[in-house]
Amino acid sequence: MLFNLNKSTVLITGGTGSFGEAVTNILLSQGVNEVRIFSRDEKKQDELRKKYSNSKISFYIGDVRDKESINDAMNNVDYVFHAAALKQVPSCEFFPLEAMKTNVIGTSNVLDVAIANKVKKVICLSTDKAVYPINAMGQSKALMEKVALAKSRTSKGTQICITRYGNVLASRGSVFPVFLEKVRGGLPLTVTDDEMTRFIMTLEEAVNLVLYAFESGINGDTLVQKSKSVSMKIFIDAFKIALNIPDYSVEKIGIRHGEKKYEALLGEEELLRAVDLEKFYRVPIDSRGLNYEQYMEEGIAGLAEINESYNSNNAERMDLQDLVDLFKQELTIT
Ligand SMILES: O=c1ccn([C@@H]2O[C@H](COP(=O)(O)OP(=O)(O)O[C@H]3O[C@H](CO)[C@@H](O)[C@H](O)[C@H]3O)[C@@H](O)[C@H]2O)c(=O)[nH]1
Repeated sequence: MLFNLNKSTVLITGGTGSFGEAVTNILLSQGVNEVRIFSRDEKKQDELRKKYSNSKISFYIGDVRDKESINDAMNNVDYVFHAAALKQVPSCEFFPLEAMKTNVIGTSNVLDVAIANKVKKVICLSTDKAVYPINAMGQSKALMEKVALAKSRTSKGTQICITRYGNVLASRGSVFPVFLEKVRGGLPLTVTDDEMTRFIMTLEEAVNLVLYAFESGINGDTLVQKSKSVSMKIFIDAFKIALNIPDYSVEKIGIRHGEKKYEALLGEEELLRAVDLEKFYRVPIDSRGLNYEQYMEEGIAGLAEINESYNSNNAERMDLQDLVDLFKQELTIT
């Protein structure tokens, strides 16, 4: 393996989130020397410090918007998993500039500092909402991807890869934990739109994608895990079955600010260039320079062949029973 976690020092930005915790566990099991958790929230850091009580984990308070704070944490780091982001769709819609500062400028800062510190590889976490983005969260993540790709063109010593995934079931503030809270509080479930579809994945799958990118991604790659999708109608049916609450009431609340009816993991233009790796898609960087005259004759082959994106509307759907099983499994973890 080209990149080896054994005895390495790894920095996780936004490391106190559910992803950070899951990846920390894997890193520790792979024999890393040190995991550095970088985040803004001292309360969450304190909780994690007590929970782990492990001398291999160190905590850095800082903000990706502030280069100096990243610099303090980046010294002698081998690898970076960049998960820090503003990621809630409605709140980014009300504060788009904040999304820009954290997701775009913050990523640029993390990459600049990583390159200056000769970090070997950085994996930047993105989302399906960055594809044909209509909300500020997705738009800022789309620009984040562009920043990462642009820097990968010149960052010879530091490899930069992007991973993109759909909705992670256990993610804080997302619909599954929100529904559990509603049931605990005796409140009706709230559904935006029965026909809305999303790619659903477990935290384990999200972590596996990032580790795959770490092991196999080439500089400038965007890696996407193939996932099945579900409609909200099936989601709610499965939720009621899993919790054994068949007659629980459901209220319609309508589509929220900035929401799309369905999400795309790969745009049409990307799907044309994507390499099918069975479980994953790999979209290599377009390595042509700005001097297009050099490339005119070749052009890009096959541009007219595919006219659909890889989206949650045309993707394979998850069976009701599979979803029920997944929810039951999730309930044992939550
Ligand atoms: O009370 C609710 C809340 C949500 N939904 C629906 O459930 C689906 C999932 O919603 P949610 O869990 O809030 O996720 P998204 O808004 O799709 O965005 C999430 O998924 C992204 C990846 O696509 C992450 O990057 C974001 O951080 C995360 O908020 C959507 O169709 C919502 O319309 C409801 O029907 N009722």
